[in-house]
Amino acid sequence: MEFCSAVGSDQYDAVVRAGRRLLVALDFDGTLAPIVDDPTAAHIHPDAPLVLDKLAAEVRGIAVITGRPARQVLALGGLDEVGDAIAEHDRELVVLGQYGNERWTSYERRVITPKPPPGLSGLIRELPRLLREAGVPDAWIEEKGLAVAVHTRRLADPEAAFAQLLPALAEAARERRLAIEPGRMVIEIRAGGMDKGRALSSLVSELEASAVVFVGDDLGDVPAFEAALKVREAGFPALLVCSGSEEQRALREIVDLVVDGPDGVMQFLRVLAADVAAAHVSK
Ligand SMILES: O=P(O)(O)OC[C@H]1O[C@H](O[C@H]2O[C@H](CO)[C@@H](O)[C@H](O)[C@H]2O)[C@H](O)[C@@H](O)[C@@H]1O
Repeated sequence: MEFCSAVGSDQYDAVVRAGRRLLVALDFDGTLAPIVDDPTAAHIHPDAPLVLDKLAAEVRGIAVITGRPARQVLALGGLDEVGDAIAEHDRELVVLGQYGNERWTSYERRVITPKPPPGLSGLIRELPRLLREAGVPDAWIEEKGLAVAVHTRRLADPEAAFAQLLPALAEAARERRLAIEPGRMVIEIRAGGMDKGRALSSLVSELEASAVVFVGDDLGDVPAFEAALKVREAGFPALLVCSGSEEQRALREIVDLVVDGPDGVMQFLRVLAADVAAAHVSK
C-alpha cells in the first residue's frame, strides 16, 4: 500500500492492531458502488457482500454512511442480506442514510427517519422554473423525501450545467434555510444540522469503538474525514481512505491513502481483513 500522508503507514498498523475495537465506515456511491449514469441503477460492487462479511468477523462494526435514503441503499446494496451474514459473527451492520438523518441497523431492521424540513416541498414545486431560468431545464430531479437532488451527469455538458445551476440552487436553499450539498455531477438541497461527520462521531461513541477507518469519494464525505481526524487527535488510530476518481481530486489532499475507485476499495478491505485476522492470531 502506498500511503500519501506522513502518518498513513503508522495509522494503518494501529487500526490493524485495534482489531475488535475498530469501526469501518464506508460511503456508498463511488465507494461501495461504481458511479453510473443512472442513479437508480447504482448497484453495490459484486465483491462487496463477501468482503464486508469477512471484515465484519474481525472488527467491532461496519457502517454505511450515505447521502442516499436508507431504504434505497438497502435495496441497491442488498444490505439486508449483508446484515444477515454479518449477524452470523454476532456483528451489527449500521446504515445511516440521508447524511445521518436516517438510521437502520441489522439488529432492529427498521428505518428511523425524521420529518422533511420545512421549505423543501415549496422548493421542489419551484424547481422546474429555477432549472429553466438557469438554462438547464433538462437536469434530472431526484426527490429523496428529506432532500432533493438535481443531477447533471446525463446532460450533454455535465460540468457546464453544474456550474450554471450551483449559484441559483444555493440561493434558493439559502432563502429557505436549507443546506446545499454539491457532489459528483449532483447538487443536493437538504436540511442542515446533520452531516456525515456528526453521524460518524455519534456512531464511534455508541459502539465504543476506539479506532476508525472511513472510506469516501466525494465532498459530502469531507465532514466524516474531519471527524476521523478528531478521533486521531484524541489519541486513537484513524485511517482516511479516498476511493479515487479523476472526477473528484480534491480529497487527495486530506486523506492517508487513495485507492482506485470501488475496485480499489474492495482490494483495500480484503487486505485489511486479512491483516486484522493475522494480528488476532499473533496475539
Ligand atoms: O453519499 P453517497 O453514498 O456517495 O451518495 C451521494 C449521492 O449519490 C448518488 O449520486 C451519485 O451516484 C450516481 C450513481 O452512480 C451518479 O449518477 C451521480 O452522478 C452521483 O452524484 C445519488 O443519486 C444521490 O442521491 C446521493 O446523494
